[in-house]
Amino acid sequence: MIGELSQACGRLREQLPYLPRAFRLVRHAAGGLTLAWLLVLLLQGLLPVVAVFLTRTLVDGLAAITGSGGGWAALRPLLPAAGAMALVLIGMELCQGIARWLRTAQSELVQDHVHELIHQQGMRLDLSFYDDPGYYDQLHRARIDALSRPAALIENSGALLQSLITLVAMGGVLLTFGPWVPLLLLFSTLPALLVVLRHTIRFHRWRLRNTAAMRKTTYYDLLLTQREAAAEMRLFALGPHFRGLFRNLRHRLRRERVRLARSEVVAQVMAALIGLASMVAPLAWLAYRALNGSVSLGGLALFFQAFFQGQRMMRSLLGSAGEIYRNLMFLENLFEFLSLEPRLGEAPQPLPHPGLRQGIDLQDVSFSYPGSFSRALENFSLQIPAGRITALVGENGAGKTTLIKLLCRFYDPQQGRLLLDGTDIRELELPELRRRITVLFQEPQRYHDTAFTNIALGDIAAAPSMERVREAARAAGADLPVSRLPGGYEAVLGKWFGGAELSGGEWQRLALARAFLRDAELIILDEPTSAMDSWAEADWLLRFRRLVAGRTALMITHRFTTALHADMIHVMEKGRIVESGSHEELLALGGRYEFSWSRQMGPEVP
Ligand SMILES: Nc1ncnc2c1ncn2[C@@H]1O[C@H](COP(=O)(O)OP(=O)(O)OP(=O)(O)O)[C@@H](O)[C@H]1O
Repeated sequence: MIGELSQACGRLREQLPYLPRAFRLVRHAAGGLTLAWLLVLLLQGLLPVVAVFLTRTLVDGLAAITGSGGGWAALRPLLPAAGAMALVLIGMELCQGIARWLRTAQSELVQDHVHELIHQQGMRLDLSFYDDPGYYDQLHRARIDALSRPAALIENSGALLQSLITLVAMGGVLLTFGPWVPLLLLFSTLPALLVVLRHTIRFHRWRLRNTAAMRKTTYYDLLLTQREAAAEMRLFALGPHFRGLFRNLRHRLRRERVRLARSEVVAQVMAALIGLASMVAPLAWLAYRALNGSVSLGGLALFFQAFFQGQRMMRSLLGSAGEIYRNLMFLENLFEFLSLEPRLGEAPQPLPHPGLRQGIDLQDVSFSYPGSFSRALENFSLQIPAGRITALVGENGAGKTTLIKLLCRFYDPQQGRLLLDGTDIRELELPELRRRITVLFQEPQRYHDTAFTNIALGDIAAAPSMERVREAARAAGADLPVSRLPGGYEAVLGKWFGGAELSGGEWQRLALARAFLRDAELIILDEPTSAMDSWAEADWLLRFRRLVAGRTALMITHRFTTALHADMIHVMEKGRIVESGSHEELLALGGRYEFSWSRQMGPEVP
């Protein structure tokens, strides 16, 4: 027990710096409301003390007139105290209501503010964090805890303040009965303090240990309920399998949680019994004095109320202190998450870049993903000339998408350089670099919004007009499918908000239109035609050449019929370029390209 207590004190020392930070956070989110709420709490702390004194006046007054036959004249002197008591009781109720309302408004504001902080930080961190399961744990804990904890912390602090005010006042009242009475009050609640500290630490440790398991339950839950997984779940009859996994995990978590709660409740009851037992001695002593006539009935009532309220306040104060401790522990998760720093370094003095003139040069680039032992790219060199179409073809896992990620500077290579007209991209301002690039990703995002917005998001900063959006849609072959929708460009897409559904290829065309909308000098397309039928592909490729005229394009594809439209084709294998040339040159070479081309085209192709 002593060991646990000293450990709790150690943890408290570590966490105390978070307290002012949490207060600053709440002040920033809801300063005015918090102040008003604290004032109401102050009042709530003082009113019970006033009530105790009024009780003594009333009891003593009533005792004095007992047996006098009553009557209006006898009762009259008691009226002011009775009226004041009524006002105090009404005031207490009013304060409670107002405090509740203020607390709700404050907590909503704080939640929104914390959401904002988490979203900001999430977008600030680079893609490599998403390769780290520890990051997901941190994010999960921050999201779960952070929304309610800061507001709860303030509430606990307020409650603590309120209890403290009442307690000090009650302590003052009890002091008149002897200095040992407040001391007894203090010691009678010590067991409760130990219980609170011990269980807070145990619960927090349990949460840390089980974050990954809790995330897994969320994952199974999503598989069982989300549309994306719905078809496979049904076809492969996976429901019972994932329900079983969810149930087993929840069963273990529930069992452990309930066991923790049970031992906490047992310890709490024991602590409360000790508290109650400690009341017996002073009460017996006071009853004895009342019988002797050295204490009035009102005095007895005052003592009973003051001691009882004092003990209640002491317990509530300890409860609040325990909750503050608990909330601080969980807020540590939020502050840890918010203090993560992006791993991509920004140049202290980024260089200006007038525009892509010569091209992109990848020199001896080697890269492996965080936590991965194998290299996705190894001593990789490639030139992408400006104003031309370059194609990259290669088997699955050759490193093509990785190359896009490096070009967008989602990651930095461990070795080698990526040069834009001779300037290392690490020397350029990151947002500026990304503004120059537009990408159609292999698995583009489907936004559950209007068709117009789905395309306009490609250049949201420029607030594109309908004309620009239509033009991009036409270039991507998306105009026709969108026009056919009821509502056309204003039609909501996706099923989340009751919209129309598109086919995979139509969604992809929309994503392509989004990529085209951006007036970027480098266009990167990862499998642009994978969801198109061969007619659509031929038609689109014809227009593509016209569309990118003068701009630099990099096309990544498995389809040789797509690659053959490029000015230069590179064949990739295991993170390296193994062949380069035009379509005709590569066929003449009779190497990998020629072999794969013949297999893809079939025997009838010359
Ligand atoms: N986030 C990641 N973390 C660890 N390894 C990764 C990650 N993404 C890709 N890889 C690995 O890097 C290698 C190259 O992957 P990449 O996605 O670049 O291949 P690709 O050529 O685009 O393949 P495909 O044609 O199938 O899209 C693969 O072996 C893959 O397993």
